[in-house]
Amino acid sequence: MTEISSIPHKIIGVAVIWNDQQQILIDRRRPQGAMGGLWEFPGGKIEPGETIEECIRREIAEELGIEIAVKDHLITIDHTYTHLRVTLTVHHCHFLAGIPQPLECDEIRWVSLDELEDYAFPQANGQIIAALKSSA
Ligand SMILES: Nc1nc2c([nH]c(=O)n2[C@H]2C[C@H](O)[C@@H](COP(=O)(O)OP(=O)(O)OP(=O)(O)O)O2)c(=O)[nH]1
Ligand SMILES: [Mg+2]
Repeated sequence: MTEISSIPHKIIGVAVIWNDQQQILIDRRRPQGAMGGLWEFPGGKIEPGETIEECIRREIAEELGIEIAVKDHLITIDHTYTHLRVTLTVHHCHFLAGIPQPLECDEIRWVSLDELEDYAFPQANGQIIAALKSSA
């Protein structure tokens, strides 16, 4: 028998934004809603007709008010939560200009690779952090 899954599937562009001090910009999701209060790498849903690179640049302008350069692909993760499947396409990015502001999140912070383990991330992020550490 073929099971047709009806859980929603979100295609997400995700940015690992580096500054010149080898720090990464992370944001804390708002307390209400899915995965509320957890930290994440900024990003969001791809729109029709967009490439992943365009999606990442747009989301970062909308969410943080900054300009970035989207660089190499790091990893793509397909993860199924209880009621949601996500495909996270993650790129290294470089901070270019502007002052990061928490426009759509609770808080933002520049952290080093070693400091990432002090923050609670969604389950799928374990693989992103492992990939970052092994490419460092
Ligand atoms: N941006 C981002 N999303 C992540 C990460 N890890 C992870 O599991 N996700 C999940 C959380 C969300 O379900 C989805 C991101 O989608 P989103 O930010 O556009 O959507 P959302 O749930 O905040 O809200 P909505 O726009 O659907 O209302 O991917 C991560 O590191 N960064
Ligand atoms: Mg988002």
